[in-house]
Amino acid sequence: MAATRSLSHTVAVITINYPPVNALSSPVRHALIKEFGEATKDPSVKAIVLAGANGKFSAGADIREFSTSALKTISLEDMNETIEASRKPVVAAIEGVALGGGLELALACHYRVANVQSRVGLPEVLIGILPAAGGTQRLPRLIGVPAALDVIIRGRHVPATEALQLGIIDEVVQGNAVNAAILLARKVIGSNLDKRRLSTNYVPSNPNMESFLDTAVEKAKKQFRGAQAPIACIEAVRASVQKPYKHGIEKERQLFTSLWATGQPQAQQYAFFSERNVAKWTHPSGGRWDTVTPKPVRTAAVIGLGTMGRGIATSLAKANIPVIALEQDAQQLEIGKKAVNGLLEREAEKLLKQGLAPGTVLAPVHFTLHFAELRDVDLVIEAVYENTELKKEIFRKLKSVCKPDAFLCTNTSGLNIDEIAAVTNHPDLVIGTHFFSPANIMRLLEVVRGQQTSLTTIATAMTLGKTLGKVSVLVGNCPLFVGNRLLGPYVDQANYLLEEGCYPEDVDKVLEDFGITMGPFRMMDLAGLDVGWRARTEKGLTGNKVLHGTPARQRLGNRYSPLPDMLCELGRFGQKTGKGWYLYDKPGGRIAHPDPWVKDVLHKYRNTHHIKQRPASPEVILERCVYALINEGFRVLEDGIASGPEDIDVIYNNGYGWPKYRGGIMYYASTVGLGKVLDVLEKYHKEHPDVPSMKPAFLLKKLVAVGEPPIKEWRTQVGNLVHKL
Ligand SMILES: CCCCCCCC/C=C\C/C=C/C(=O)SCCNC(=O)CCNC(=O)[C@H](O)C(C)(C)COP(=O)(O)OP(=O)(O)OC[C@H]1O[C@@H](n2cnc3c(N)ncnc32)[C@H](O)[C@@H]1OP(=O)(O)O
Repeated sequence: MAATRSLSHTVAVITINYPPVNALSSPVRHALIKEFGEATKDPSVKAIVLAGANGKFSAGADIREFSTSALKTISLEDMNETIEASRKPVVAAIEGVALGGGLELALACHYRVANVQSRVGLPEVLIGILPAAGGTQRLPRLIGVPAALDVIIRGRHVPATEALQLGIIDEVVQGNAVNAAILLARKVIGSNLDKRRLSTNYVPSNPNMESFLDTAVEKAKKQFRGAQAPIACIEAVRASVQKPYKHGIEKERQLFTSLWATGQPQAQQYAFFSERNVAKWTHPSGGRWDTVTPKPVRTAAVIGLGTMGRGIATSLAKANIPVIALEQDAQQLEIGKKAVNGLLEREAEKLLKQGLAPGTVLAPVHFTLHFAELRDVDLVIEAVYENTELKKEIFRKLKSVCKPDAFLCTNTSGLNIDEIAAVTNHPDLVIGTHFFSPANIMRLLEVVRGQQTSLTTIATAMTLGKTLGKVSVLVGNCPLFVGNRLLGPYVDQANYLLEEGCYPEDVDKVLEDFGITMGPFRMMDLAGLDVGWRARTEKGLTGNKVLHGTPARQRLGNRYSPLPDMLCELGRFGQKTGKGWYLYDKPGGRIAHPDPWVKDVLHKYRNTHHIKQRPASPEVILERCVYALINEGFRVLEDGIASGPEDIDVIYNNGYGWPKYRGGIMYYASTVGLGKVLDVLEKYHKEHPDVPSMKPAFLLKKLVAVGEPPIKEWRTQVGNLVHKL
């Protein structure tokens, strides 16, 4: 049964039971209405409590139903109206989560009691829609327009104690919320419920309301560039002000329908499910997420307390895993310790605000200079700077101090895991963990399997990622893994566009208008131009190792742009030096100004190399940069480095500022049409055969040849191709 009913003296307890998260699917809505109807009719029932089984109230509407006709059966809002109209008091007993339609259901109840650990929220905006089961109308009636907008537009999960302060919840309890709800229900039997029916209240206005809402729209346009759902949320809330409830509900529905037609909800819901699907990893050997048992990680060590190590140590402590943090000298250790303690203090403050005792949630971090102290830890994450020799030296030390079954992770953004694993006695226990900076905040974790990494090691690293609150994607070992590998052809195109007549700000603007958080030149300035320069120098692409007589714009017979090298030779490394592709107010400054010096250099460069200036149209800029990413994405799939398009999309959405409302790189390709992507790449490659990265990938051609199947079927096509594992 999707919902059950029991009786506690005069109080009927109706429990939603629809694992795993009690989504309000069609069977649940039918069962709720049935049980509710019977409880209302039963004269022995004087009050009703709504609860969720297995410690979760409800995660809201069943997202999978949005693209089916099941949504058209009993609507969530019809159900909510029935509940709100009840003459017997109805109390929601919130445990775990009351999200989206789950909170909207709770708002239709007359009272809400929540367990202190629970969270409530209206996260619909994160899946491209608005809270269209009365949420945009009842919440402002309950807590006012500004507070409601803050909850709705950000889609954040509000901890129970904050929800109590805001007035969303009536009572927070430490223990069982159902028992507390039954007690409250008994207390309010026979009381007047008029004021508790939120839909009958009015949202008061004030002379500033319209301009407040207009400002909110302008802010949302800037902040969520191109995302339609936040704007729709504001417009729906606007419709609640001084208007009857029915008017607002009508507007909610209209906005839902218009949003659906933009395609953004479908893209964001694909992104939502992709994040869950990547957790279901598979290995070429046949090992799978559901057949391999991870080992527990009770204690961990972090080596190196630079930016990455600090974030990783904080992340582990936040997940209640005691950490030993190691640095090479006393001074570095002191600096690292101060930084980690600062980050932990901020976490403790957040926990205190949520009414939780930090000591019970944050594990301790012990700081040391001595490798010997790592002898008992279950897992080590090495996070020193990107240098294979240095990492190998550390792994040699770990081999001699750690217990034989300790898992050894290397935090690298692209070095060879197998080479590092080879210096240990147990390469099967070595794995790559590519965290993204700042590691205590960024959600993405690329888990990189080496040739010999065991299934247990993979399962343990993937589970650790989940424990740290990350979305972990299992990828194969190749230079730069998935995320950074795709950047190469993308950045090349951006550089070529400068050679041909664009300026950094033109290229960045097109990609930022498209929704990418930071265009390629702003991104390179932030990351530091010297990082790529060092790598190119090591590879002999620039610097003294380049053979005399090599044409400036060619390497190994292929097109090469020396522009970034020219900047680095002049000490222009980006933000940190105050100059790069842009000019900054000071070294470390963040505001990028177009630099006349760069313009001048580009003019001279084009003259020197007799390049005719042909500024590209926004469409061409977008196609060349984004299709370069897509093409490399297909190559990554062909090489078996990512196991499906969803994996690439999750990486780009969560680590590289790709707009989620476009689903991901590969999803975007599917919406543009693979035939079109192929045509553009073929045309470009014909004109520039010296740019091999734009040669259409075999997999792309194959998918077009078999009739462009939907993205969910690409994995099967890839499966037939994977050789190199
Ligand atoms: C013509 C116009 C008519 C108008 C029509 C109006 C329609 C009504 C429109 C709006 C009203 C309401 C909308 C909503 O409620 S949308 C949903 C809002 N809720 C959410 O976004 C919450 C999403 N879920 C989560 O955030 C998390 O899952 C979690 C916090 C609840 C639990 O996290 P965790 O423990 O980490 O588990 P997982 O994330 O891994 O999830 C487990 C499992 O459950 C699936 N799942 C989760 N939520 C939902 C859901 N809401 N619907 C369907 N399935 C859900 C998830 O996919 C996992 O599945 P698995 O991989 O197969 O195990």
